[in-house]
Amino acid sequence: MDKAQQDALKKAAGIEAAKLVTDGMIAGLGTGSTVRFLVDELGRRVQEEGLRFTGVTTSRRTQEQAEGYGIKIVDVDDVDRIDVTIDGADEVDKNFDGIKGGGAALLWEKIVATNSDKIVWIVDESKVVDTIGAFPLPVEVIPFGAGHVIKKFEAKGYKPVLRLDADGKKVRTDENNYVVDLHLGRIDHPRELAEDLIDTVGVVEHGLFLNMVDTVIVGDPNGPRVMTNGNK
Ligand SMILES: O=C(CO)[C@H](O)[C@H](O)COP(=O)(O)O
Repeated sequence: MDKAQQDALKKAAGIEAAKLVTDGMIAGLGTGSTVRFLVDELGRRVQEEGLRFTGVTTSRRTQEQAEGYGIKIVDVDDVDRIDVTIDGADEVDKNFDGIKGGGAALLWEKIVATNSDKIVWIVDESKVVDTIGAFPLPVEVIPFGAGHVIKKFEAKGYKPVLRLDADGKKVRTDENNYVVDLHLGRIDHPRELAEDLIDTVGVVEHGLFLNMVDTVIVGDPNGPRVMTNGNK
């Protein structure tokens, strides 16, 4: 699949998911190229159809885009509960275990997700996999002592790589932390791995989102298809 085809599938999934946002809702807005299409569509509805909803964003990038359309954005602590959060994902398997954080927003994404009544992911079909882990697993790490955390990951065979931007500078998250990507190839025991990562001092959060998502909208050449998680 070339990039144009993949973008078309992402866009179709984003437009489909935008239908879930209705007047008066509090909606969590994720981060990434698929979510950009979602926010474009929500912005269009705000401007052309008078849709009124309140957004809680998972990154400053999404906040800027949404506010550019006149969408009202509030802080996550200004709401009791989020009705629905729509976000992208890097991989998802048939057990609804997934990897997120390709866009370095995993911490805010997980905070917003865990305070949402419903979680929806929008992906193109290439993200639906048998076993997660081919996509390098993002881990958000505090800068102080990050070198030691990386050495511990190396000793465990996790193949960590500190994420750099196109200019070779260390990527910083919205919380000013680093991202370390673990090149695991496949993750057969995601729950054990999640526990091990979160128990490592210096790790703030990891990109394993295990059985958290309720619905996945998959951009498919035959039209968006919905995967519903019956085990939550
Ligand atoms: O987790 C994320 C950001 O931290 C993104 O949702 C994920 O990386 C998917 O991004 P894209 O829609 O650009 O493929």
